[in-house]
Amino acid sequence: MSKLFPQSLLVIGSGNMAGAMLRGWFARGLDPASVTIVDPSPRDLPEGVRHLTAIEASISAPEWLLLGIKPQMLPDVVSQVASLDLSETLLVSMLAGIEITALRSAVPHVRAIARIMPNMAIGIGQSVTALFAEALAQPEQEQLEALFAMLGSAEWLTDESQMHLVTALSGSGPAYLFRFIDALGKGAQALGMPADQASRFALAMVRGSAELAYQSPESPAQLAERVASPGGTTRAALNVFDADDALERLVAEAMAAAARRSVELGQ
Ligand SMILES: NC(=O)c1ccc[n+]([C@@H]2O[C@H](COP(=O)([O-])OP(=O)(O)OC[C@H]3O[C@@H](n4cnc5c(N)ncnc54)[C@H](OP(=O)(O)O)[C@@H]3O)[C@@H](O)[C@H]2O)c1
Ligand code: PRO
Repeated sequence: MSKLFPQSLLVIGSGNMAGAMLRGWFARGLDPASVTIVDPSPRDLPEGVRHLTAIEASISAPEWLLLGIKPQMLPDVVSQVASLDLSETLLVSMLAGIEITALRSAVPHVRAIARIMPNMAIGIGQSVTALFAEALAQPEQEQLEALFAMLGSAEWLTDESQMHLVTALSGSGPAYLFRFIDALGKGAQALGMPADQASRFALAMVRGSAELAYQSPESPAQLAERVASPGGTTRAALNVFDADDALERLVAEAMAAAARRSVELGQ
């Protein structure tokens, strides 16, 4: 790979996700002077970044265009980027659901298009980011992978339709886990534990268990069996989750709803 960061990076929409990516890259050596951010209300701009509230003709041809707006904002942005010279630009889109064909018809004058699906843990350098691209030269594939591996880990998908699935799994997944932690705290409260203590125990337990599952050669399902002593407390709880496959069915239904919504966002 010849270089790490693009020479010039235009970011359109720098909210939670693009803002977190930029902070991670700045901390690892991206030159703020190479970055232009277009956003009416960007988060935490570092010194040296060029900030615009709207696209201007003065923006020179960027090597990369990172699209960090909500999918619903795409039609607004499309008309504004029409005037930019993007003939040598790689468009990197994090928009849920919007496929390459749709991006290509929205911004026909870009050189190439890649899609990414990170998650909120990108803010602490622990996102797993899915990557998919139209035919990209190998050095550019390696560059894209390296930039997202830097913020956690990155993995290529072989089929674009898997983006809907990965969005339902690891893109939306942090919210599922946050809800589960919240439910654990509320469950302990309902049994009589003080609210703040219940939240602390729930969060610390999830942190330790996630790290253990990550480090262990055993699968999460095997680890669950190891926690559950025969005739013990855990088995009593797991029996509730397992009755009619209640937990698995609920999670599968929730993920199917997310994947369906991803498809809808692309239509
Ligand atoms: N959040 C996640 O966990 C997550 C995970 C994976 C992928 N994604 C994808 O990432 C994208 C961004 O999500 P987010 O959570 O970072 O959203 P966000 O925090 O709302 O960021 C979007 C930013 O774009 C700005 N914006 C709105 N219209 C604009 C325009 N015409 N030109 C330039 N900027 C404009 C918004 O400004 P205002 O706030 O003033 O409107 C905001 O600062 C979405 O497409 C989503 O599908 C999100
Ligand atoms: N946040 C975005 C959404 O909820 C995409 C994955 C996580 O649509």
